[in-house]
Amino acid sequence: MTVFELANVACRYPGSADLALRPVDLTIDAGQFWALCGPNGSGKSTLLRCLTAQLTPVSGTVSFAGKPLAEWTAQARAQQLAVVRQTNQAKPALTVREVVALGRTPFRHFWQATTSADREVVAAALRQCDLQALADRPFSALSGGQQQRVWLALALAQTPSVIILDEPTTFLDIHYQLDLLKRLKALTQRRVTVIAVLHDLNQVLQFADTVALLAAGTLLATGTPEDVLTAKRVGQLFQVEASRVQDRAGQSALIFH
Ligand SMILES: Nc1ncnc2c1ncn2[C@@H]1O[C@H](COP(=O)(O)OP(=O)(O)OP(=O)(O)O)[C@@H](O)[C@H]1O
Repeated sequence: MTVFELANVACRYPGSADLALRPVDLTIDAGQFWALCGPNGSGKSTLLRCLTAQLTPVSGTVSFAGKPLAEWTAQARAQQLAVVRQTNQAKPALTVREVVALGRTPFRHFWQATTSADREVVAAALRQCDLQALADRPFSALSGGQQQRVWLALALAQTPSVIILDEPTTFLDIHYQLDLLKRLKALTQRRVTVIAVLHDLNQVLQFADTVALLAAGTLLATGTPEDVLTAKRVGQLFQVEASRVQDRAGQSALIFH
């Protein structure tokens, strides 16, 4: 099943003469782990903003689950699509549990009380992100990495079919980076589609099913990380020397010089 279909999608920011994203055609199928990669300023976040309806393309159409994204109401969209942004902010007075419970908002009217089913979903999301011990702490008293896990838990509480993340490993130590990537990979086994901007190309090689490589607003290549992230292409694109090695289990990795 196709989740996103982009046809000739181009984006420009208000007041800017240049396209931040040149015309892109892209099909994203359900249950895939997509990584968006490329140098700083290459258009990764811009592409994500098109997928989350934060930015309206100047040309082309973005279809989500078979319907133009523009025809989805914000509530219907939020029932299917969870977004973890770099710049999320919560009201300082909220506890971790209350922040995560915001993930249930798309499923009820504002006057309706939370149900026991809602509370169970929130508890499961807290558990999945290893946050039970912090659940009743004020959100503002958490470290950057802990806050990042709260945003993931909020997204999981939306029980989404698609989860979109902009640099989700920022602020996380290596333990929680791998933990997060493994969790995202596990979600794809349950047919959840994961689309994430990732800078660590070795993590992309290890976890992503498909990578979209961008450069200066142009989609350079899409395909498996093995095929797309060759030492030559990566070296040229990021202007570094790179070589590719394999460990004993056959896992590819890039080494930078
Ligand atoms: N709000 C904005 N207004 C105007 N131009 C913007 C805006 N946001 C991004 N741009 C421009 O659009 C282009 C693509 O930026 P984008 O944020 O998508 O890159 P990115 O690949 O996500 O970069 P990074 O890895 O640094 O986060 C850049 O040239 C950037 O300067």
